[in-house]
Order: sequence, then C-alpha cells, then structure tokens
Amino acid sequence: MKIALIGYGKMGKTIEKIALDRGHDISLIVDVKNANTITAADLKGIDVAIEFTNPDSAVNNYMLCFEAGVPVVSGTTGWLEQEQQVYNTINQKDGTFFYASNFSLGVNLFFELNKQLGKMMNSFPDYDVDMVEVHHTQKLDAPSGTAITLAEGLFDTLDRKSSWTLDKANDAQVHIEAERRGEVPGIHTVKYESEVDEIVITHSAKSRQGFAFGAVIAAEFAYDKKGVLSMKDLLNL
Ligand SMILES: NC(=O)C1=CN([C@@H]2O[C@H](COP(=O)(O)OP(=O)(O)OC[C@H]3O[C@@H](n4cnc5c(N)ncnc54)[C@H](O)[C@@H]3O)[C@@H](O)[C@H]2O)C=CC1
Ligand SMILES: O=C(O)C1=N[C@H](C(=O)O)C[C@H](O)C1
Repeated sequence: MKIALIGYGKMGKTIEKIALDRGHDISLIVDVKNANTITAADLKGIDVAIEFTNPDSAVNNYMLCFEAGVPVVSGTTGWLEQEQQVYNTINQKDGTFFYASNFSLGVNLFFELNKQLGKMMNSFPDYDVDMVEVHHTQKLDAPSGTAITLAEGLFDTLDRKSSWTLDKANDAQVHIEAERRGEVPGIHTVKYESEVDEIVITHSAKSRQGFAFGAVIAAEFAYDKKGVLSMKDLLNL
C-alpha cells in the first residue's frame, strides 16, 4: 500500500518502521513544518493515511483526507467533542474512517475484560470503581482516550455509573486519576474497592510497538472499505 503518514512524531516514526517491514511504501510524510502546504492534490494515489498528530490538528487532517477520497486511520486522542462534524462529513463524502483510542491488541482485550467485570459488579454494590492512567509528560490530553473508552465501557455495563470525572466523584461517577511521569508509554488500571478487599486489573504497554502494529494492520484492513470502522470490526470482538 502507498501510505501517507500524517504526524511524524513518536507514533508516526514507530509506524513507519513497521509499515516498511510489512512491505508498504511511505509515499508522503506530513508534519507540522509542511502541514500548511498540503492540499488534496498531494494525496492523489495514496491508498491510506495514518494520522497521529494532536487534538487541535486531527479534525482538519481528516477533512483533507475525506476531500481527497483517501481512507483515514487515526489514533489521535482529545478531539471527540467534534465527532459529530467528522461523522457528518464521512456520510457526505462516502469516506472511510478507522478510529481507535488505543490500537494495541492487548488493550482491546482489556476493554472487553473491563466490560465483563463491570457487568458482574452489578450484583456486588459494596464495590466502588475508579481508574488510574499513567503516561509520559509530553502527553497533551487528560484523561487519556483509552481511559475514556474504559469509562464508557462501564457506563454500558455497570448500572450505577454514568459519567467520569477528574475531580472528586459522586456515586454515579467514575473517578479517573491522570498521572504524568517520565517516558511511560501508557498504563491503565481499573480498581474495585470494598471495605474488605480490592480487585485490580491493569494493562501496561512496554513500548509504542503494540499501538503502531495495530495501526498498520488497521490500515491494511481499512484501505478498501467504506464507512466508520473500529477495532471491533478488525478483531471480531
Ligand atoms: N490510539 C492509539 O493507540 C495511540 C494514540 N496516541 C495519540 O496519538 C497522538 C500522537 O501521539 P505521539 O506520536 O506520541 O505525539 P507526538 O507529539 O510525538 O507527535 C505528533 C506529531 O504531529 C505533528 N503535528 C502537529 N500538528 C500537525 C499537523 N497539523 N499536521 C501534521 N502533523 C502535525 C507534530 O509536529 C508531531 O511530530 C496523540 O493524540 C496521542 O494521544 C498515541 C499513542 C497510541
Ligand atoms: O499519548 C499517548 O502516548 C497515548 N495515547 C493514547 C490515549 O490517550 O489513550 C493511547 C496510549 O495510551 C498512548
């Protein structure tokens, strides 16, 4: 496949290596220095764009790809308040958009485990739940996109929770603590606590390899499809 990398930072560079190893061409690299000069015409002949930038740039990048008719795979977090605008444009332009707050296979298994545990906990009201996410100090958004997806998994399964907060939680809220430390690629913990014990589940990324590998296989999956796609489609979860 001919791939455009939009965002050539920590993720873009890790994705480049994996994509080249899997026999793909990196035909275009867009980063902050050339972003303003790129038009839909520059995306001609590209099979798929992989977008990992930042919350302020992501939506404009998606729009450019939809305009050019190029499928987009994106993992950028922190832009979801604009999601309706993005989904409207996908419909209008018959676009392709594969989004995941976390492309790692392990985290997507963890999402399912979290939902199963949430469902079980409906019968055990003595347990309250909270979350901790830990990331490197360059991360711009808090809480992480992954923590928000985990919280949403609980709203779907655990009847007594319906929103999240970074502040002090009321009974219907899940408290998320967002810690920024060193070079941590990403740790997510869901903790249930009663008067007598704790049940803790944690996913800890050892590097960015898992995120990047997932994004490349998502691109291989998405490039010849239409509409909104997710890890559930890719992994048959
Ligand atoms: N879904 C997932 O599995 C993962 C998501 N992420 C998310 O991906 C995003 C990027 O993460 P990193 O690569 O660690 O960040 P980074 O800061 O290392 O890289 C972002 C790159 O985007 C560039 N950029 C900024 N504005 C741009 C624009 N308008 N057009 C093109 N490039 C532009 C920056 O110059 C930088 O090189 C973040 O939102 C992060 O939360 C990160 C890891 C995994
Ligand atoms: O910014 C990061 O690094 C990461 N961001 C994603 C998130 O916000 O959940 C995924 C991963 O945890 C790494």
